[in-house]
Amino acid sequence: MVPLEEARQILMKTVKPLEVVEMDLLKAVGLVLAKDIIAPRPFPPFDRSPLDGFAFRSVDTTRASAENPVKLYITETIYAGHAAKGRVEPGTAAGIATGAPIPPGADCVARFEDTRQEGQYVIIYKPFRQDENIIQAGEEIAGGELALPAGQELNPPAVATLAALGYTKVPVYRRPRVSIFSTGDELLPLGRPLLPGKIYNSNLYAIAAQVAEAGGEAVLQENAGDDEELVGKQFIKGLDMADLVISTGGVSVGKRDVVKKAMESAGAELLFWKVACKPGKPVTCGLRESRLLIGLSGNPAAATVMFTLLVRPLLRLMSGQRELYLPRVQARLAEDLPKGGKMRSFIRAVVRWQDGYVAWPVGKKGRGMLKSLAEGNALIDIPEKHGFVKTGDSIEVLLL
Ligand SMILES: Nc1nc2c(c(=O)[nH]1)N[C@H]1C(S)=C(S)[C@@H](COP(=O)(O)OP(=O)(O)OC[C@H]3O[C@@H](n4cnc5c(N)ncnc54)[C@H](O)[C@@H]3O)O[C@H]1N2
Ligand code: MOO
Repeated sequence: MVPLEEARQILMKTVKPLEVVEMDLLKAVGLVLAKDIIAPRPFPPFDRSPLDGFAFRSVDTTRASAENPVKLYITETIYAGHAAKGRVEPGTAAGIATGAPIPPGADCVARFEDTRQEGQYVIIYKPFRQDENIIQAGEEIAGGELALPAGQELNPPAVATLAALGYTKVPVYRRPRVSIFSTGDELLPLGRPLLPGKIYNSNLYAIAAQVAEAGGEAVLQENAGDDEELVGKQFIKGLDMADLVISTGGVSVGKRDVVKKAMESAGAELLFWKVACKPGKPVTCGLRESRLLIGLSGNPAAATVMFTLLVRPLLRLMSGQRELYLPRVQARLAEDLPKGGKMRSFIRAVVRWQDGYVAWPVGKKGRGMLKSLAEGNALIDIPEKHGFVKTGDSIEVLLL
């Protein structure tokens, strides 16, 4: 049995960011840039107006005041997406829309509300500075400047930045592929009628959903039952299709808990069996041809929590993410926890802000309360050898 942090270290040493692929911009959402993006052109590409108003020469307004306004002749109106027809000459102005290019000759813009129009003339009541109300070409990103650094996650604004610069494909670390199979004779695939003593294979879906949420791509394999040989075969087959393989169930001490033996007979080196925390303690990890086999518990809550603690950081590292672990904050406990205990434990909770973070434990009555897992947005981390933990106690939580 190894402490959680040691288990993580053992696993993290075996993986690294995956290959770089060129991917369509929208398919790359959530993935991580593998190279610096240097702007091939400035953004915005031309000087433009941030307002609806008039563009003119600032020198024409040097003496303008409320008492002695300046009258400029309006030659044209420039709309966004269209170039000016002519130059703004002394004594003239061009109507201009937000986003339209500044016409040659003009060096400032007045907004409509600060002017008055009299027929073909616009009246200006104050002096304007050179460059007043003008967005310069390259004001956001200069040509040749670092637009986005390698390591940047492609969140929506990053996608927008790349689109603004004209990129249709981007270099990203590819998604980790994760093969998943369950063990256990009691499991039925969805779509079959439920039989006595059987349950549907919900862990397969829970883990596939967690893989997707962590930026990976899940490959579903068939249930291996409680058959050691079949479990071993599924591990080997899984490695043919994926970067790592996850099984669920069969890791405890029962006669039919065959995962550990199956990993070994499939030729894997056993890295550890059991991590010193609950739920999910009996998790079993092996390495075969430099790739990981991870046997999560069958207990749905245990599998989900151990995925979050052990597998999610691996997938993030493989995807090139820099932030690998969940944020950890201090919170006040809103209710007594039912029992003390020796082992470090993670308890699903709802955390809200009420003059500081407050944590309400959910599903504390049982280990496998699936429904309560769906409610929570955090995990309370109760250290080992803790006694009773009471309302108001300061505790650490991981924000999911
Ligand atoms: N004598 C002992 N028994 C157990 C111990 C122990 O130390 N001594 N540890 C307990 C703990 S803690 C856990 S956690 C579980 C781990 O068991 P397994 O990983 O071997 O899980 P299974 O026995 O296969 O299943 C547990 C439970 O979950 C249901 N299950 C299994 N797979 C799925 C699935 N794909 N989808 C939905 N539900 C699933 C299964 O039917 C069982 O009810 O061992 C304790 N026992
Ligand atoms: O380790 Mo088991 O996961 O407590 O339910």
